Amino acid sequence: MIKVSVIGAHGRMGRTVVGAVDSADDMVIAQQLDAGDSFDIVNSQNTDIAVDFTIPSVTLNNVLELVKRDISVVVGTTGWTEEKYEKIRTALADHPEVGVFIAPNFAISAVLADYFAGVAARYFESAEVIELHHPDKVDAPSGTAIHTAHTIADARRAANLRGIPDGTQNDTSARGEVIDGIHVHAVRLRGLNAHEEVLLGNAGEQLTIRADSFDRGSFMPGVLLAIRNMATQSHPGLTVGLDSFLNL
Ligand SMILES: NC(=O)c1ccc[n+]([C@@H]2O[C@H](COP(=O)([O-])OP(=O)(O)OC[C@H]3O[C@@H](n4cnc5c(N)ncnc54)[C@H](O)[C@@H]3O)[C@@H](O)[C@H]2O)c1
Ligand SMILES: O=C(O)C1=N[C@H](C(=O)O)CCC1
Repeated sequence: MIKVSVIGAHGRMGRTVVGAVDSADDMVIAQQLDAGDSFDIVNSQNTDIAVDFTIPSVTLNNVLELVKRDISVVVGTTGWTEEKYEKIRTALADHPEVGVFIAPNFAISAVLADYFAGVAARYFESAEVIELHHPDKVDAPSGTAIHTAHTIADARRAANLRGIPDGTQNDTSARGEVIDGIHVHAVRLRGLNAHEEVLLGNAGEQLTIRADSFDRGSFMPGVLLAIRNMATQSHPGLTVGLDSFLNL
């Protein structure tokens, strides 16, 4: 049995992960932590894998606490930057057996949308990303949309595409945040869960790639896949993105 401790266990995703682990035949819940709880109850004897679904401002510190305790971590919390990844890589250098896996999105639809966007982006003059989420989400734009913007930008660079056409001359705040040269727009609307659209345009044609997660159960197959991979195979160091485990 894989012993799983959940950090952020009282949150929307944390509760869903506890339920999914409880229902899995090969896993058992070890410890459940939320804000204010001490990490001292988590150790490498009682925990094989820790799962972190907390908030962007605390997740780096949580991961560093777990790495210090020689515990591999699966992270779904957003808010990651290259600087934060580097801090994890530095910490992992002293713990060569430990792995940290971070995914901006565990839903297969979102992972594939990101992948297809990377395939398509090289063929289109214009590309923009719209992410749409429930209004209780604390960060904007979504971690997924940031990841997709980088995916599109990488594909455009590889194809030697020039800048995206845009004649806007007045205040550009209505054009969204520009991430790696790609405009990203965030919508917050009661009734939504997690959704993303990638719009790709050429003269006279448009391709829309859309992923919809209607409920948090959509993330659970990906979370369980990541836990199993991290527990049963050797994945030392930092791995980012569920595509790493999907043979795309
Ligand atoms: N990767 C994915 O597929 C995916 C899917 C959904 C949500 N998310 C991300 O997961 C994160 C959590 O989302 P949510 O909707 O569950 O949020 P939430 O606000 O419902 O839950 C966050 C939980 O973390 C707890 N917390 C805060 N500080 C803590 C600390 N220092 N230690 C332990 N627990 C702490 C809070 O008390 C709360 O219970 C967000 O960053 C969100 O964007 C990722
Ligand atoms: O509900 C959220 O919050 C989500 N956050 C992730 C993101 O920011 O990309 C994944 C989708 C759901």
